[in-house]
Amino acid sequence: MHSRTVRSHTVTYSPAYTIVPTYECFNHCSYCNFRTDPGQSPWLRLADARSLLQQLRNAPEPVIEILVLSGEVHPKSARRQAWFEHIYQLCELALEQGFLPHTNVGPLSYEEMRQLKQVNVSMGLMLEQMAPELHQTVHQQAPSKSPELRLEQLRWAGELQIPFTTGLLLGIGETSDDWRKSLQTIADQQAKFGHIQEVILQPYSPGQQEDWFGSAFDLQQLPAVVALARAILPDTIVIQIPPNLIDQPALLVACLEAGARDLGGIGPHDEVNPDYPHPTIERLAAQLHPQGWQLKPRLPVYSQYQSWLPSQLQQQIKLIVKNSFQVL
Ligand SMILES: O=c1nc2n(C[C@H](O)[C@H](O)[C@H](O)CO)c3cc(O)ccc3cc-2c(=O)[nH]1
Ligand SMILES: C[C@H]1O[C@@H](n2cnc3c(N)ncnc32)[C@H](O)[C@@H]1O
Ligand code: MET
Ligand code: SF4
Repeated sequence: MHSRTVRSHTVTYSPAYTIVPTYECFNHCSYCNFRTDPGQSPWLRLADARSLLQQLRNAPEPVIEILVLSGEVHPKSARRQAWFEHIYQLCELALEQGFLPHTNVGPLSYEEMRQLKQVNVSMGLMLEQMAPELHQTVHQQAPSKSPELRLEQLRWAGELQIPFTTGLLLGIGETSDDWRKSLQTIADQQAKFGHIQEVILQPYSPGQQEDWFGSAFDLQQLPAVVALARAILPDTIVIQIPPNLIDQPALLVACLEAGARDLGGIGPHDEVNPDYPHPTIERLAAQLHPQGWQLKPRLPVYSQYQSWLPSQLQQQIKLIVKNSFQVL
């Protein structure tokens, strides 16, 4: 019988659902399609979150990760404590309902980060870009996007042994030299703490809600950026790319060939880029399989970090893996 070697590589994704404590944000990133002005977005009520999560337990597509993604209340605001407690309670609720929370709500104080570690299996914050010039442009009204502040967050997460996701936002006015510097900064943190499980390469994609309407990142360049990241970052870091923002299957495959191995959280709705719905898992698998790529679900915490987590969270993970044997 004629036989040939069939190449088969694995690319992972996290079956995820995003909940948004609030869209209100004191920053104005000009590319943002998410924010509303402070006081203009009612906070997600705990009772509503509970019924939402209960429904998710019976969703046709099984969900494991709850991505808690929020607009920000100023650290000095009188409402900061209530905002933080609200986020903490939403994470507790997600755990209670049998999910694994991953929180990305902007920069936190050391103490806030320490507390959230108790109710998250991993956390995230995009570095965006280390280029200070962006303070005069897209981040002019976004104090939270200070590169030093974000770098300090990576350091604190390392000190606290929190499995962490970070990444670069591409196409917001930076140069290719800035990509190198930002990637090298992440590599340096990894050498110190070893806590960065993945780096997202996120192409800026214009949407209907933003002030800016900049031109989209040129996706043809993405495979080269992935290759650059693969060359600079250590092998312990997985490179993540968002399939809903990479609309051409051939480009998605080119990014995988260049070294990307994860497609991030895939769920019904992308809260950050609502104009770019996620493809279904079936469709993605159908696109990737003929090219030699196997799509595989993963947890929001990679196995080598599980011993860093509080023991209750480790128990919860065991339970979930047992109950979702048909998924994982
Ligand atoms: O697991 C994470 N996924 C992050 N993702 C990916 C996310 O899991 C999915 O792409 C969807 O947004 C989920 O609905 C981001 C996606 C973006 O468009 C912008 C930023 C992020 C940030 C994170 C993050 O901190 N952690
Ligand atoms: C939560 C993360 O979403 C990313 N983000 C915010 N707005 C956009 C956009 N229009 N396109 C792509 N990514 C965006 C930023 O990197 C932020 O940190
Ligand atoms: N506000 C946070 C940040 O920019 C997370 C959500 S952005 C839509 O880091
Ligand atoms: S990207 Fe995040 S920090 Fe910037 S305005 Fe939007 S919600 Fe706020």
